Amino acid sequence: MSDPDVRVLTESEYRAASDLFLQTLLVAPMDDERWAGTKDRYEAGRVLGAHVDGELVGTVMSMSNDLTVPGGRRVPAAAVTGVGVRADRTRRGLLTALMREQLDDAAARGEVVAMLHASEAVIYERFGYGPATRCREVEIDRGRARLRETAPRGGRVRILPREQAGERMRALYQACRDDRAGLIDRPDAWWPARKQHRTGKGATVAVHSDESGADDGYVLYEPAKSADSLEVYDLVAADATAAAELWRFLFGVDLVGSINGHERPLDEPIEWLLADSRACRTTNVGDDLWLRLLDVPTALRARSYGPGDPVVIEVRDAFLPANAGRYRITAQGAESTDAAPDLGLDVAVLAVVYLGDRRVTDLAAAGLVEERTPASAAAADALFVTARSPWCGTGF
Ligand SMILES: CC(=O)SCCNC(=O)CCNC(=O)[C@H](O)C(C)(C)COP(=O)(O)OP(=O)(O)OC[C@H]1O[C@@H](n2cnc3c(N)ncnc32)[C@H](O)[C@@H]1OP(=O)(O)O
Repeated sequence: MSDPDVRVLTESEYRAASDLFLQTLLVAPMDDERWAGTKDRYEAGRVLGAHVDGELVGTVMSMSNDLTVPGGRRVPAAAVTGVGVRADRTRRGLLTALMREQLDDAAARGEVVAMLHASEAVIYERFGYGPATRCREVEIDRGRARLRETAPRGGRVRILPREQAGERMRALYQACRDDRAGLIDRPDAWWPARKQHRTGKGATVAVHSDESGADDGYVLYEPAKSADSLEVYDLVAADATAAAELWRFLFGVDLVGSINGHERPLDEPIEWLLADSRACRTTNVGDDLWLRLLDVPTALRARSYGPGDPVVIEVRDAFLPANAGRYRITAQGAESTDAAPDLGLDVAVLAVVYLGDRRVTDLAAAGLVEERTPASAAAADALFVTARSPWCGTGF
């Protein structure tokens, strides 16, 4: 095979890149209507193609976004998607060439992290990505779903006319945007591209308003095609009362046997709202957002830390060696240092603890963090772990 020619694609090539990506996922190309709702996500300069003998055989793209980190700050982020190499050209280094180009470009744009949702867990660690948030799928048996007396109560829920739903969801998502680490922006082009959010297609949107009448949460759901279940694709709430009332509303929808919640945060207390906690079953827990820290010092400085003894971490980065370094982490923040490290880890492992999803001690127990000073992994836990589970819940 001759050397791949990796270059930025022009607008006239975006649809071919989309067709190629879908082909690699074993999915049919988009029809014109779906493409019309999707094409605005493509940003000039951010769609790459790998050509061999003049043929497009590999592609990746990214979109400008940002990520909420612990403490509530946002950092600029490259949202990576559309990754695919044609099946007759895989395992020849094409993705590696595309990733190198893409990560260098994102770093040059000043993006502090790159992020993606992975089709397989084995692809991205070599490029410095680690799974940084998780989410769960839940199935609630509606016949048994009675809320406890203690479940928060207040305000009311109303179903929106379809033509109002899109705008209301956008405003409410925006208002809840920094609620927890792991949340990202949903730009204008995101909404029509997302199948479930095309509200003309059978989805229902219900909004909760508080006692003063101000809207503070919504749920988007649709009936499953072949069963008596409701599929909940999006539930966003500004506080615990709005969330509890939206679930209460769902449990009250007639003719429904079960309610399936998709991509929900791990710490959402559905079981604790219910008199019969086993009416809610977790059917899957999976990785959600994968992160690649492109600018480790800026990323470490951007987040807040819990109270705890300081630690010095040494970060290795084989794919972007300039990103390696030693950092002293304290309850007050992070700074570069020459001091001897207490802990050593790869940049992909740092991504796993960066938003607070996993404990450093667990990763040390698995051999992924070297503890050079006794008890330093536990000290790092106190600094890195966050009160709420980080969660993204936004596909892209
Ligand atoms: C964010 C998203 O868009 S997720 C969607 C990702 N796309 C898909 O899953 C579509 C189907 N798969 C594909 O298109 C391709 O297999 C890709 C894009 C995952 C990988 O492309 P390739 O060009 O084969 O990757 P490349 O040759 O650069 O691989 C680099 C290394 O990763 C390994 N690798 C890459 N993909 C995989 C995989 N799916 N499983 C196991 N190992 C893999 C290769 O073996 C290679 O290892 P080596 O360096 O030890 O030899």
